[in-house]
This record gives sequence, structure tokens and C-alpha cells, in this order.
Amino acid sequence: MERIMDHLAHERSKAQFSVEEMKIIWAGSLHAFQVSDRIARLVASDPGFRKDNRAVLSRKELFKSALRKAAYVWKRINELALSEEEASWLRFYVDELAYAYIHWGMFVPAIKGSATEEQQQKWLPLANNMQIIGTYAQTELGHGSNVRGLETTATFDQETDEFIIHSPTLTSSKWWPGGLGKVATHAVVYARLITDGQDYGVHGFLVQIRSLDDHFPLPGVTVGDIGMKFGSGAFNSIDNGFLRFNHVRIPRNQMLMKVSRVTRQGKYVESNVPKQLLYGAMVYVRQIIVADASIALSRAVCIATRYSAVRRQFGPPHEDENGKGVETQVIDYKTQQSRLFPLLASAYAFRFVGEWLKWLYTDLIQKLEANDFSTLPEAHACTAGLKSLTTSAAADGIKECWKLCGGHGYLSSSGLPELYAAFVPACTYEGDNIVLLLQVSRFLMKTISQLQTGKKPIGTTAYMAHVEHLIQCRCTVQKAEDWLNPSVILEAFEARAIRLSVACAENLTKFATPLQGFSELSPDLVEAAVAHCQLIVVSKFIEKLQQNIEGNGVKQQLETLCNIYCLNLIHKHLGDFLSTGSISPKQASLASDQLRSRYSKLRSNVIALVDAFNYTDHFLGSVLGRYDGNVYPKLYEEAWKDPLNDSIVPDGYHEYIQPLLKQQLQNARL
Ligand SMILES: CCCCCCCCCC/C=C\C/C=C/C(=O)SCCNC(=O)CCNC(=O)[C@H](O)C(C)(C)COP(=O)(O)OP(=O)(O)OC[C@H]1O[C@@H](n2cnc3c(N)ncnc32)[C@H](O)[C@@H]1OP(=O)(O)O
Ligand SMILES: Cc1cc2nc3c(=O)[nH]c(=O)nc-3n(C[C@H](O)[C@H](O)[C@H](O)COP(=O)(O)OP(=O)(O)OC[C@H]3O[C@@H](n4cnc5c(N)ncnc54)[C@H](O)[C@@H]3O)c2cc1C
Repeated sequence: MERIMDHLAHERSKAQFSVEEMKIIWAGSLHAFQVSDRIARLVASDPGFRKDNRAVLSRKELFKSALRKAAYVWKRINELALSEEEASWLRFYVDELAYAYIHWGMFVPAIKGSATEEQQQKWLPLANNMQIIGTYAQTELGHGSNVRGLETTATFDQETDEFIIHSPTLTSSKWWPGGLGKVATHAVVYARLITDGQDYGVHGFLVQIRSLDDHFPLPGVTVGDIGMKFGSGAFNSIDNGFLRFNHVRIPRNQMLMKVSRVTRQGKYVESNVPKQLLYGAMVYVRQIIVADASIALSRAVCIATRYSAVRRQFGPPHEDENGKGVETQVIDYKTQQSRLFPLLASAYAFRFVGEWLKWLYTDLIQKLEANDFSTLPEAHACTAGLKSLTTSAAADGIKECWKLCGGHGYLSSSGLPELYAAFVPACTYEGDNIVLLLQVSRFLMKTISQLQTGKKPIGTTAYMAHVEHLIQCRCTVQKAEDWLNPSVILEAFEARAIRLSVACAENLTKFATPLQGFSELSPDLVEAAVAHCQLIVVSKFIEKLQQNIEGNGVKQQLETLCNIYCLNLIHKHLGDFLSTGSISPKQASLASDQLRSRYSKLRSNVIALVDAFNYTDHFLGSVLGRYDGNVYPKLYEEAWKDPLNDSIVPDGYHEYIQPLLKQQLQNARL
């Protein structure tokens, strides 16, 4: 036991940089670090936030426990008079999915984004004080991705000045909204607006669904939970629900009227803001999900890295720091490094691109407030594309981390199965990842077609202005060290991205209609979108390194991580880079040489690099990822806690085992 604890301490002593400074870089600022650190410790030390029993709770117990925690969170926020920033850290570290995520993450943003000032003044104080609890009811049984295909209707009745909300078919039943099944009192419901017999398409409406007195559904409302979801714990603590309306009436002024409104006379009037602002809550949440992806991936990487340093298998006996003969740490196997270190690098890369995306979103909101809508299409493409790219990579990465931990990774107590089950739906919710990449490719094709009209591409598409150069340029790498030059890397990624996009644009012209072309070429368009999004991540990592980064050795570690992130992408997508002629086979081989050498350079720093995430053992929720590396005794201790070990002879022995054994005995005697 002592040896294992010493072992991680020895790993930490090998770090070549200041972990404390890296913690600040990871958090984003000294202030963010201090607040998050304080709240993380507060949560970890409060038995009310215990979560180690989650895997063995029944659905009902789990749900009730999540309700209890959500209420306790609210109580602590008020008792401690926490600021909005502190409150969101508290919810984050409690790490239990509940209705509050949708209330704060979608219901409130939908009101802020789509309601008029007057409507906000009425509804936001109620929502902010949790006097009403809201959900975001968009998806239906029959349609999720195709929002324009939603079937719920909101028909204006001029006589009573009301909308009649109705579910005309089974497939129009709302299906999936979080917090809807058993908790929400109100919902932002997306429905087809019909007035004067004309269908004006999907709009948002604020609808009360449960009584504020006894919590019963209001007349005409049928509501319930959609059932158990993948994995134990995970999303089963939340009540994703179904909802049907039978001619439910709401006042006209509960239509969210920032984008368009219906007058007392039933006239549909558009405002001067783009209709896409109706989807504003999705842009907001997608940007948060990118930050979530870096957190989910970094948790898994932290667990797998610490455990890989503790775990030993095979190998010629080495001498440890105390001169004792020991087997090889699995982290020293090159295959383990080539699977794990790119994930560590990705966690950092996603953190920085998430930080940048947050800035982009804040900038968008400021512009929208000044009636400048010019950056909305790019913000939509960036949030959609990066949400897709980072969640797919993080979900795959978490699964890889569990395999990197061998058999013990499959145990609930490793924390990895639940982390995977809780995160993998991020590839689907807030937009299916493929559907979102197709949105990016549509944006790219539009940008390319506008190049011919002389329109200058801006922001993340600015590189497209150099299309002629990027189509012809040749990668200059001659030796492995040349791959350490950021401008060489950037140009290779730009060349690959633009060549894939231009090839798609050219191929599209060969089809009878753009629609037919888009459909036929959609796999290629998705690849072009991935290449563009990877370029964004690469360029934001490189930009981060150009900032003033303080702290002993910190910048060098980030440079190594950035090199690993980029070179590993080249390695994984070699087909693209070679087929577009962005690099040559010889240069690809030099990239692999450089990648191997970066792994060796990173090796002695990896434990400190995961320590820099500053995750408490409570938040990690993993025996394998414990800070002290004391894995084996704790695994043994955890095993004893399983309810099956409550009795020596199991329940069911007398009914099912004993008769069997006795029967065999009788048979044997015969
Ligand atoms: C404690 C608090 C913490 C908060 C934590 C939050 C994390 C919460 C985690 C909780 C877990 C789960 C919550 C999940 C919620 C949901 O899933 S809600 C439902 C989400 N649904 C979707 O994402 C549906 C995906 N589909 C779509 O987005 C669109 O319908 C799609 C764009 C795919 C449709 O395509 P079209 O029909 O072709 O497009 P159309 O609607 O006609 O649009 C035309 C035009 O508008 C552009 N566009 C589309 N979307 C947007 C947007 N969001 N913003 C800006 N612009 C947009 C589109 O590109 C077109 O542009 P163009 O110029 O005409 O090409
Ligand atoms: C855990 C969870 C929580 C959720 N929470 C909410 C919530 O709070 N509120 C809410 O309103 N919704 C919620 N949803 C619903 C979610 O937003 C939708 O499931 C999601 O948008 C995907 O839509 P879909 O289910 O219709 O998938 P589909 O579109 O039916 O996807 C099925 C397959 O078809 C493919 N596909 C679809 N369209 C295309 C296309 N045009 N081109 C190529 N391929 C295509 C997809 O890639 C996918 O492989 C939640 C979902 C989950 C899993």
C-alpha cells in the first residue's frame, strides 16, 4: 500500500513545470481557479453531496436522491448567498443530473433569447427564484433533428385572445425534454403557429403544464417519464418526459414574441431580427457542451493516467526508487502512451477552444443587442461544428480510457462506465452530430460560393481568402523537427481543409440540383466539415500559445501537448492529408517520428498534467483515479460495499441453489 502511494509521489516529483500555474491556465484565470477550487472543496466535504452509492440505487431512489440534492443545492446557494458564478460551480461539482440543468441551461436561456423585454420581466424573476420550474419541449416522438417538421400546433383563437396548444397525432407528442416527466411546472413548447388558417411554422410558447398547488397536470395535459435510459446512474437521475396537449389554452402573450408576434386581430408580424434567433438557446447550450466535453474527457484521462502509473504488468523487473524489483508501469508501454497521451492533449485542446467559443458567444450576444446580426451564421457553424467534433471525440476517448484501465475500468467503482453513459448522449442531444456537421458544410459551401463574388471570408473562414495559395502550396517539412513549427502545421491543416471543401464544391456542380448533390455527397461534406472544425481547434491551441503564458515550464508543456494533438490528428486522418496532397508520404512518416518523440518528452509530466485539472476525489468518483494512487486496498474495500455482500449466503439460496445442489446429490446417490 505504502509503495503505491510513494509511486504517485515519485511521478509528481518528476514534473518539469509548475502545476500550480498550470491549474490557473486550465481554469482560465486566477479568479476562476480560486472560485472553482473553493466550491469544489465545499462540495467534497459536505456529506449531503455524497454520490458513491449511485450505481446501486433503484431508478426511484436515484431520482429522489437527485431531487433531494437539487433542493439542497438551492438551500446552500441561498444560505451562503452565493453569486451566480459560485452557484453554477456548485451545481457543476455536485455532478448529479437533475431538472435544474434544463431549467438553468435551456428554459431560462430560451426566455432570455426569445421573449420580449416585457415578457422577460414577468417570467424571469419567477424562474430565477425557482417559483416555477421549466423545461425545453422541442423534440417530439416523430421529429428531433428536423425542427421544421414538428407537428404540435398553436392555433390562435381571436375570440378569446388565446392560443390553443394541441398534439394532433401520436408522433406530435413531446418526447425527451429533461425535467418534464415528473417535475417541471412550465415548458417552453415549440409548436406550429397557425393564425387565420395559415401555418407560419415553428415558434416558442410558454405553457404551464402542472398546478402550482398540488403538482397535478393541468386539464388537457398528459405527461410522464419516457423510461429508463442507457447505463446505471447517469441520465436515469433525470426525468426525460413525454407530453401531450388536448386543446390547452394559453393567453396570446405567452407566445415568445421577440422574433415575431401575433396581434390582437390575429395578424402575424415579423420583427427586424432574424428568425434563427428562435434557435438561440441551442447556440448557447452547444457552446457550453464544448466546455463540458473537455471536462468529461479530462476526468476520464485523469483516471486512466493515474491508474496507468500505478498498474504494473510484465516487463523485465526494474528497480523502483527504493531499489526494489518491480514490473513495468503500464504507462511506459508505447502503445499505452499512443492511446492515452493524444487524449490528454485533446482535453487541453478542447479546453482552449471552449474558452475561445465562450468569447465568440459573448461577442455575438453583444452584437445582437446592438442589432448587428452579421456574425450569427458563423457562430451557429462554430457552435454546431465544435459541439459535434468535441463530443464525438470525448465520448470515444472516455471509452478508450476505460479500456486503458483493463478489467478494473469496467467496474462501476472506476467511475468510467457511468461517465461514459452520462456523456455519450451529448453526441445526440442539442443536435445529432452528423446533422450538425452537415450544417457546417452548408456554411462552408456558401462561403466558397461567395468567394467568387468577392466577399471576404471572416473569422474562422478567413483562411479561405488564400484559396489559390492553399490549393497549390507544398508542405516544406524535410526533417522531423520541422513538424514543430506552428506555421507548418497550420498550413497543412488549412490546405487539407480547403482542398476537401473545394473538391466538394466542384463535385456539387455535377448534380442536377444542389439538393441532390448535397444528399449524394453528404459523407464527403461531413469529412470537409470535420477538417474545418479540426483546423479551428488546432489554430486556437496555437493562438493560446502565442499569449503571455506564465509559470515555470508551463508553456513548454503546452507546446508539447499542442504538437501531440496536431500530429496525432495527421496520423489518424492520413488518408485526407495524402489524398489532397497536403503532405507527402515521406512527410507523414516524419510526422510519426516526431509524434513518438513527443510522447517520450511528455512522459515524466503526465501525472502533474492531470493534477492540473484540480479535480477532487469526490468529483472524479473513481477508485482508480484517486489522487493518492492507493488503488488496490480501496478496490477491495469498495467490493465489500456491494449489496450482494451484505449477507454471506445470498438471497435466493434456499429457493434456487440449495434445491439444485440437493437434487444433484440425490441423482449422484442413485
Ligand atoms: C446547471 C446549468 C448548466 C447548463 C448545462 C447545460 C447542459 C445541458 C445538458 C443537458 C442535456 C440535454 C439537453 C438537451 C436538450 C435538447 O436536445 S433540445 C433539442 C435540440 N434539438 C436540436 O438540436 C435539433 C437539431 N436541428 C436543428 O438545429 C435544425 O432544425 C436544423 C438546423 C438541423 C434544420 O435545418 P434546416 O431545416 O435546413 O434549417 P432551417 O431551420 O430552415 O434554418 C435555415 C437557416 O438557419 C440556420 N440555422 C439553423 N439553426 C440555427 C441556429 N441555431 N442559429 C442560427 N442559425 C441557424 C441554417 O444554417 C440555415 O441557414 P442558411 O443561411 O439558410 O443556410
Ligand atoms: C439524453 C437526451 C436528452 C434530451 N433532452 C432534450 C430536451 O431537454 N429537450 C428536447 O427538446 N429534446 C431533447 N432531446 C432530444 C434530442 O435533441 C434529439 O434526440 C436530437 O436532436 C436528435 O434528434 P432525433 O432523435 O430526431 O434523431 P434522428 O434525426 O432521428 O437521427 C437518427 C439518425 O438519422 C440521421 N439523420 C437524421 N437526419 C439526417 C440528415 N438530414 N442527413 C443525414 N443523416 C440524418 C442521424 O445522423 C442519426 O444517425 C434529448 C435527447 C437525449 C438523448
